Amino acid sequence: MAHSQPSARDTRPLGSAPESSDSGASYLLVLEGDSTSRFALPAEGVVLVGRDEQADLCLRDDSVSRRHARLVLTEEGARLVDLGSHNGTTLNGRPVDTAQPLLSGDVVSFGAVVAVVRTRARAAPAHAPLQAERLMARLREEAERALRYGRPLTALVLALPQQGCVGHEAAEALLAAEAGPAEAAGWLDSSHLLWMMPEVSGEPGEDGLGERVGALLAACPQGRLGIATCPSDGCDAESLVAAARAAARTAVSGAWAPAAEGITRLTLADRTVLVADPAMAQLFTLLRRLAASELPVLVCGETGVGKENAAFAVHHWSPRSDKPFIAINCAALPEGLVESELFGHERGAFTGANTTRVGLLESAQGGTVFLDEVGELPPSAQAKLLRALEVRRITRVGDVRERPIDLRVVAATHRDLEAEVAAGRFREDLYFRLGAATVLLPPLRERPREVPLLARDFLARACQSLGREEMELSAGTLYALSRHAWPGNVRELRNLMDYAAAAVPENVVEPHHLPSRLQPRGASAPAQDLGPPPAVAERVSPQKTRVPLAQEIRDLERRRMQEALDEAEGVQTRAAAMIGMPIRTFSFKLKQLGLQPRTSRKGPPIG
Ligand SMILES: Nc1ncnc2c1ncn2[C@@H]1O[C@H](COP(=O)(O)OP(=O)(O)OP(=O)(O)O)[C@@H](O)[C@H]1O
Repeated sequence: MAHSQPSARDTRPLGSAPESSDSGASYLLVLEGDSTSRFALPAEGVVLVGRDEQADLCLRDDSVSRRHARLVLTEEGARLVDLGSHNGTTLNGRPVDTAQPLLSGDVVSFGAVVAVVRTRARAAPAHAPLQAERLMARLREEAERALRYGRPLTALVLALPQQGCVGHEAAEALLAAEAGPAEAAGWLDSSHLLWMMPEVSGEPGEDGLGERVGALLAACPQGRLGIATCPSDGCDAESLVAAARAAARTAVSGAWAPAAEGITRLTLADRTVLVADPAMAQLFTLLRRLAASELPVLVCGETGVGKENAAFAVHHWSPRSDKPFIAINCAALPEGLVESELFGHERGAFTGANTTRVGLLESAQGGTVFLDEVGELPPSAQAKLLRALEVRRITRVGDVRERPIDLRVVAATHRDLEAEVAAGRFREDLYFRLGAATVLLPPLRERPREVPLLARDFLARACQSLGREEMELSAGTLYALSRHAWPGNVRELRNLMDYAAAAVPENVVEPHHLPSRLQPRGASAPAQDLGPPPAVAERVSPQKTRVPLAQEIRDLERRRMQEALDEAEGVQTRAAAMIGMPIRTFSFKLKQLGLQPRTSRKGPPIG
């Protein structure tokens, strides 16, 4: 078989240097046993998965057959085929009997080994594309259009219990009769149907949407329906489909659920962790399993990606949760005092040691110690730490007695520790000791589904702590957030939302409120990217004399909508009719722009 050159498995932090330039590449996040790794997928070719030494993705787990499955990658997309494996291959929990198309966010199991697919967006294929790929290409175009012109867009995903069950034909017949000319629908795989609806904002009770949802569920009574809207649930086709599919999974049979239902909110003591990305969901499942054991865990990922939260999750779910969780930033330990900070010291051990002090490791007695940035530990401290972990005893600086310690260690690093070992900067034996289980956290730019969710959540929390009214993110702002690379990851997003809550006087955060590094540039910016009104724009960048056309149009649209709303005394249907805008679009934009009637009319809510 002619294989293209598939890449070797990689246990370095996802998206970390030196691959950051390659962050748009496709890969599988593989969860095998107690660790995770990344397998880069070739753009085209065949990838054999199995226990066989010759397999391209060589797995060790006994549940995997020697030749278990095959991935076929072409310019049309990726397909998954089971090769008659003993324990089977599943795609999103369903057995793979025939070749199945793979989409970003799909969860595949080869026996007991789980892999989450991340594929980059492809250009629309030229000839005879697979239906799923063709649909995704359409959805990409629609999402781009929706963002550019501030139009609503809704994606429905219907999940049927199994291939060939009652409902397939009924769903197709209904679509043939009901789908409008601007809409598109089809099967993503054997049991997931996508129906994309431009100009539909997904509001409950919205004209036309409710009846269609009802008709679809009546045609497929065992189906589960998930609904996602652009931009609030995602700014790209992959995120929208992932959101709608996750929502469908949470719906009960014969009912629908909004995308918000597909989000998991983990409460870990006083921390709240939001999880929506399928890879993150799998990683937290792995962390929960690891928590029950005593294995040391090494969490790898870029700065601000959520490594401490992952470490805390291990502690919180472990039998040690009622004992201390001590987080130590190894990079911040004062030079020369690293050992006394970690292991403690006796009075008089060195100049300035006026009292005996218990070290950080000892103070975590019975609990978990989180060694953040463990790659920064100096060699002498590495040696002493290794010994302490092996003999489960520590010796304070200036003392000869050994004291027993009972600890679980979770370490974290943004470095490629394997490379640090190769360069002689990190002890190999300590690396093996700490990395019994290695968990790679993907950077935020590789989990776009989580960006709007986290942004809204952080903004709500920031507003609450400032005691101010809830704020919204405009469609243009969500789009700008979705285009940013987030080098500072979740922390950068959180800081940005704290800043917005503190600094933006209006209740809607618009793109011009964002720092310049996030300002959408060029023609690809959507119409919502109003930017500042000219006066403000001049203040911010005096050299800027021209306003992008899209911005002017949007200014005009906002003005006209406001005037109509005022004139119609807040009655949306009248205001929309006055300026010849479909009511659905009018009310969608109203919300996105945060417009309110400026009349003194008192009475029931507008519309
Ligand atoms: N999924 C999430 N849900 C909610 N908050 C999150 C999530 N992930 C990260 N955060 C928040 O983002 C911030 C950064 O996360 P954290 O400190 O865990 O990152 P880190 O990878 O340990 O960073 P560093 O490398 O700088 O040590 C924290 O305020 C954390 O609570």
